[in-house]
Amino acid sequence: MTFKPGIVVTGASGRMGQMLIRTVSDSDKAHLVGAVERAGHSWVGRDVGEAMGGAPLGVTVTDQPLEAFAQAQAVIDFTTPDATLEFAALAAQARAVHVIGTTGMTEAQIARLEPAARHAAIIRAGNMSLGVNLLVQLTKRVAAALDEDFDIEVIEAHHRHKVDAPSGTALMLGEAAAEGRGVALSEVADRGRDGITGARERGHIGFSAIRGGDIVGEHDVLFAADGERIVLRHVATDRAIFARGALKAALWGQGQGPGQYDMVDVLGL
Ligand SMILES: NC(=O)C1=CN([C@@H]2O[C@H](COP(=O)(O)OP(=O)(O)OC[C@H]3O[C@@H](n4cnc5c(N)ncnc54)[C@H](OP(=O)(O)O)[C@@H]3O)[C@@H](O)[C@H]2O)C=CC1
Ligand SMILES: O=C(O)C1=N[C@H](C(=O)O)C[C@H](O)C1
Repeated sequence: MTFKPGIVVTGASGRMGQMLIRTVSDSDKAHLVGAVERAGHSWVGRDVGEAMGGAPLGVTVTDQPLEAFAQAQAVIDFTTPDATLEFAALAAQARAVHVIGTTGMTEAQIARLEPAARHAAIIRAGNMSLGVNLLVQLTKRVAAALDEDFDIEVIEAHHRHKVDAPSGTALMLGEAAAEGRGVALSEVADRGRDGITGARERGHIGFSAIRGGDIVGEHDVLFAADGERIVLRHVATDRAIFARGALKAALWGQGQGPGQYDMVDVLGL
């Protein structure tokens, strides 16, 4: 019989948490062994399937992450930067693969993942979908092929509940464009325009964020020159694409040693 890794989902009641619970429990390649929420959350102590309004799944929501992680081979975590840092230390202690979808982490917070990555595999990406990770590769290639006559703008749109901007995906796309151009994104990023901004600076990479309604996630990379424009676009219409990517990462991580990985590693792009 093939071994099926046990998976814990953190932030179980969240938009992605619920999608992940469904994806993992429907999978024939893994099984759900834990669901974590913060202390005091109304779901703690309840069966996670019932809390989601469906049939029982035989997994009780807990506010004790280390106890849950100790039973698991992988933790899938789409929560907040602070929670993710706490979970990284605990997943490393339990030697469980930590799949991180959380966005909005600062460079300093990302650096704090390094001690955990010495003990277990961490797979982190601002977007776990196949389509976006392919778009990242295309963006790098197009940016490398064009010179600074083409202004690069990353435009993203998300639902009204999103708390971070630019999105993790927009930053991945900006990094890819900068890499293609052979420049550091931190040197050329324009992350917010308001008022008398002055004319656009040649070579800069601009970011714009739209927030509204229930938009799952839309990203355009615009290359605009005099007389022509290229637009690379990804539109997500279902959060299942992120959950499927995260599960794929958790399974791929089973064969890996400690270290930090991303979806390009997982998908072999
Ligand atoms: N990489 C990718 O492919 C994708 C990444 N994301 C990212 O995933 C993250 C979550 O998104 P989304 O699901 O929409 O957000 P939600 O706010 O719906 O979900 C976050 C969940 O995490 C819980 N949480 C927060 N802190 C803790 C903690 N200390 N312990 C346990 N649970 C905790 C929250 O609980 P409470 O409500 O009590 O605060 C909430 O249930 C965001 O950063 C988003 O950008 C989203 C989609 C795809
Ligand atoms: O918060 C979201 O919803 C999403 N977040 C990720 C991001 O910040 O790019 C991925 C996806 O676009 C949905």
